[in-house]
Amino acid sequence: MKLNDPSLLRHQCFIDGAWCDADGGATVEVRNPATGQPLGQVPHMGAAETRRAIDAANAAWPAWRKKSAKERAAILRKWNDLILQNAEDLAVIMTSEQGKPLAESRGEITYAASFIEWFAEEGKRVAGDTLPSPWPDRRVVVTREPVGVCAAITPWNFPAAMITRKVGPALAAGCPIVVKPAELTPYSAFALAVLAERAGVPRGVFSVLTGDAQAIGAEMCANPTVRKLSFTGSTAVGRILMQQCAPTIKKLSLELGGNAPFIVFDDADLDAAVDGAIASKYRNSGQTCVCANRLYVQDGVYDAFAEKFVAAVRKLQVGNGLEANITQGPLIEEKAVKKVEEHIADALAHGGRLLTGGKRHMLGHGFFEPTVIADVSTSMRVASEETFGPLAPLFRFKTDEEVVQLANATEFGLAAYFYSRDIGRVWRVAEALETGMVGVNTGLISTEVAPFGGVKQSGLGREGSSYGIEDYLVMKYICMGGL
Ligand SMILES: NC(=O)c1ccc[n+]([C@@H]2O[C@H](COP(=O)([O-])OP(=O)(O)OC[C@H]3O[C@@H](n4cnc5c(N)ncnc54)[C@H](O)[C@@H]3O)[C@@H](O)[C@H]2O)c1
Ligand SMILES: O=C[C@H](O)CS(=O)(=O)O
Repeated sequence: MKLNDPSLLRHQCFIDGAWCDADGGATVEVRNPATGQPLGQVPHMGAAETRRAIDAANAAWPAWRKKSAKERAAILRKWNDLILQNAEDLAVIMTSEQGKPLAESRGEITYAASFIEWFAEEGKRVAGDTLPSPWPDRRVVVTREPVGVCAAITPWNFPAAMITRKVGPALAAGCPIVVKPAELTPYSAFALAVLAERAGVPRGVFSVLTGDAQAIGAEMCANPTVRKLSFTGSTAVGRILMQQCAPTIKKLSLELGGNAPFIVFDDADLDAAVDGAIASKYRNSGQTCVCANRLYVQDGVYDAFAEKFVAAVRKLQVGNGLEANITQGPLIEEKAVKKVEEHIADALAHGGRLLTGGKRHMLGHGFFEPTVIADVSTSMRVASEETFGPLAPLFRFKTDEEVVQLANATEFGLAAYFYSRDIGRVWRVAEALETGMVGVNTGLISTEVAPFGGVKQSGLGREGSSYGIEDYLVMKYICMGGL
């Protein structure tokens, strides 16, 4: 891996301001999903190291919360600046371990930094209230305080942004935080820790440890010192963590699975809808929680949209994300490829019609042909399961009522998209969709300024926006008497 600053590539965890190995020396290998080549070994830690990180966070908390929001913001601003100054190295590290094209990695680094910048400012705007007292001799005051020691568990698909979307508000609110990144993509997390240390984040305030996910997670959930857990990942794991947190009543943020409907109405700008569908479906080779997972196209434009969409899909360039002009990197691992194959086989077995792609790419490893299947029905697995890969199933529908019912027929409720130029239809459909986020005439909705999150079994809480810091604060009512 060619870096301008090779010191950004660390093979150790960061606990209490020190770079360290696992207690017993155990390690796990990290590979480049595009080549299968090993990138290095990282520590395989467990509960004991997690306890140390939590204790260090607790020890660091008083001094961190005592700093003014402005002092914390200055350190966060420095961290943001260092991330942007080292963006190219961070992007190379990300593409090497996750596989996404370099252009997408650069975009993610900018996106990741934006949460640090945003919450540096949000922290300075955390205010309380004085409320009209019902008593002449007492005053009613409400203050907002940091919730305490936080823990975070993050996924492999956005190895930097899913971390800063948690660490940014935590630190801005005055909370220390211990992060466990995905075992498949640890290097981006370690590099963020290198830059946080350089920015002046005090020891113990931000720790990063890799290893036995179940053991680390169980310690984070059971340890009473941890007052809040923030998780981004699958709904299945979210359920486990929610159950494990119950005995200690932790504050929970859950950013979970999705199954986004993408609806094209007959009054849509079809070229714009194709552009939006490509952006939403094939970003990160379909490995994002807000990817279009089900494409519903109204009868009158179905064939025209399918033709335009397939032509655009065929222009996607599959290859190693470190090479120029690549727009589709590999899937993260073999089981991800197998899931796409299973969804394709199931759809074709139930009457689906393959329009393009359909099999592993000739490049091997995790590479897969961008695929489109027509004549898809609700009897197929793609109708109810998150594919998390470059497969676009095209469903046909007739009426607005029908497609809203189909779109909502899932336990998920993260993102939804639709294209229409009828203002009445736009408002009726946007309000009827059971999701936390709706893209109207756009396939890209993610930004630090908006509340990101889902309803139903796509999660709890919101990340980003001025709402995102709420999850790291608690409210205190002070009744000021004796006046
Ligand atoms: N809503 C969002 O913002 C969002 C963002 C990205 C990914 N996701 C979802 O995440 C899933 C894909 O990511 P993934 O495969 O990494 O998810 P995953 O749930 O398998 O893993 C996520 C993280 O949880 C850890 N983990 C796994 N089992 C655990 C356990 N028993 N205890 C503690 N930690 C455990 C993993 O090591 C990883 O760090 C998809 O469902 C996707 O929709 C959601
Ligand atoms: O996987 C979903 C993440 O939240 C990525 S993004 O926020 O949509 O870019």
